[in-house]
Amino acid sequence: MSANARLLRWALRARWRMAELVGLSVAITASYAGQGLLLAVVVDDVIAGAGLGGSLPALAGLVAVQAVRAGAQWRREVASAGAATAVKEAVRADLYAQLLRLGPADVRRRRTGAVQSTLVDGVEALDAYVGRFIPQAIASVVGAAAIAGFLLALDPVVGGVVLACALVVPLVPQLSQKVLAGRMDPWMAAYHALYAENLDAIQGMATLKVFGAAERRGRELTERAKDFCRVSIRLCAVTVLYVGVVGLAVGFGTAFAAGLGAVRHAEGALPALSLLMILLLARECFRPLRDLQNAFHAGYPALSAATGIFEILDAEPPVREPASPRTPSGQSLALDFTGVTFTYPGRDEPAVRDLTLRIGAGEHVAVVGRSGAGKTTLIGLLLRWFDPQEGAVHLGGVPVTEWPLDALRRQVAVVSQDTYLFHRSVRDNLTLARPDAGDEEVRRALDAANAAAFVAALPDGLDTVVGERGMKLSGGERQRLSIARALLTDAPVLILDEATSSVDSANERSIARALHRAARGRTTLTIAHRLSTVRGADRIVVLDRGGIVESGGHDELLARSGAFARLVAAGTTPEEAPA
Ligand SMILES: Nc1ncnc2c1ncn2[C@@H]1O[C@H](COP(=O)(O)OP(=O)(O)OP(=O)(O)O)[C@@H](O)[C@H]1O
Repeated sequence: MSANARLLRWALRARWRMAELVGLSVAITASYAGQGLLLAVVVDDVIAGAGLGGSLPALAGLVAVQAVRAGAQWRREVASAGAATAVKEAVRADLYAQLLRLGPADVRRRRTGAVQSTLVDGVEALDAYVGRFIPQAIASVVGAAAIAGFLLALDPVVGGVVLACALVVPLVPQLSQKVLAGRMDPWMAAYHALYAENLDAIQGMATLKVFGAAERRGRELTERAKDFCRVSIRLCAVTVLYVGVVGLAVGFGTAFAAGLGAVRHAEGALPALSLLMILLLARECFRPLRDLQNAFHAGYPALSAATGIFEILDAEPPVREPASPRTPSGQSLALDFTGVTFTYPGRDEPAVRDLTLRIGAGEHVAVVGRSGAGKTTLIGLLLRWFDPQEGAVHLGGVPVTEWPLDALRRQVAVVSQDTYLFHRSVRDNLTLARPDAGDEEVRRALDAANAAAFVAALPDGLDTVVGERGMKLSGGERQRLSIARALLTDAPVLILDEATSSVDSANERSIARALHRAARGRTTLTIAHRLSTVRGADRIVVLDRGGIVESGGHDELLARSGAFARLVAAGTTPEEAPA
């Protein structure tokens, strides 16, 4: 389906508002035609010597037409904003729902700035297309056809000329759309790139400053901006050409109709009133087409912006809801990876290969291994951010592909190394997964995560807003809040992905104790670099290049002098080595 057709379908979501808008646009066009006709009558009366007195009804009609048009124009602005807002809201809701379906694995593939500019500016670009172009296109075709038909009835020769010229104008958007497409897409791509690069630079400003790269990056951004300017000027050149062609058709059509009408009048083939009507109406016949040209220009960026929107909406989610969902009957949830192999898109080597691992219900297993061994990928497979190419993951004896996605993810509390806190209060961040949790429960979770004291010292306690991504807190404080958030959920499965990486060793010990308590009775998977954090686990599994190379108890593995012992020996700080 073409972009125009899809945009039209979106517009139909606000069909009543669009119908009102089309009606108002037609009324405005009709008011101009009515004005032309009434003026012709008044001028004809004056020329015929009837004086203004004889034209009073026509003059009154002229005043009424002005009043009706003013009212319709005011109402059209309101209706246009209403229709465009309704459509934009619906498209944004679709985009947001689709981004949720695509999940973090897909969204990370895209540049945040590009997604953001699609969600904000891309959707905003629909405004002029929906609110102006679509209703104007309908009103222009109806208005121009009606006036041309009237002129044809007055005089077939003049009417034929006006009709021929009028037909050129709607054809021009079709042709120019083809020409513009080649320039608009690079313009949109350059715009997204500029947006994403600027966002990247702002987010990474501290890093750029620290490494003395801020000025260099600034120069690169200036170059990007210049590229964008060049693409914009190329686009503008085509646009101006288009405006010129339309202007030529309109000017030529009006002048030719007037000239031909005068000749026909001189020949006695056309009465004076008809000539006056032709003179005034030929212009009015082109007015809606000129309005269409302006509306097309204002709305055209939507076609390109829609490409970015369609690209997200049409993307195939990496995982789908099961056709016949199933959940286990019991409460205890064992976690099984069976012969699992997973390769990230675009990668040759599997991140996880032929991995079989069972974590019994309530068991605590720690996975260790070098960086890039595939530890974090196990979490993505459990949460179904992506599915393995081979093998299966079961939770509670049911393949995760058969769990309803929401229910599956509700079973799992994750404390991860890249904790995300929202620009909201401490309380809102904590109760994200348990909106019904009372203050007492929140305080218990904070206590258990060793976070109660620092939260109490914040300016507004639990109501303190933590800043974007929790930037008003230290790394350790953010992590302790994320632990408290996980503790607050009653999820039977706990994932601790480097849960204590940002806390100092004094806090680490008390948090490790809290986590140990939290893990009790829950099926727990700890992903650890700091080997000191795995001592509380029932079992340790060593991963290398996506496969398990060793598994056993802490002391047993040390005594074996294998992969785990080598990792321990490579430990960088004394406290990381086991006592
Ligand atoms: N989104 C991704 N796209 C492509 N490859 C990825 C992606 N995420 C991870 N990888 C690759 O998959 C492999 C396993 O990554 P994973 O994050 O699971 O390792 P890890 O053991 O958790 O590492 P670390 O301890 O450093 O976090 C690595 O080679 C990594 O480069």
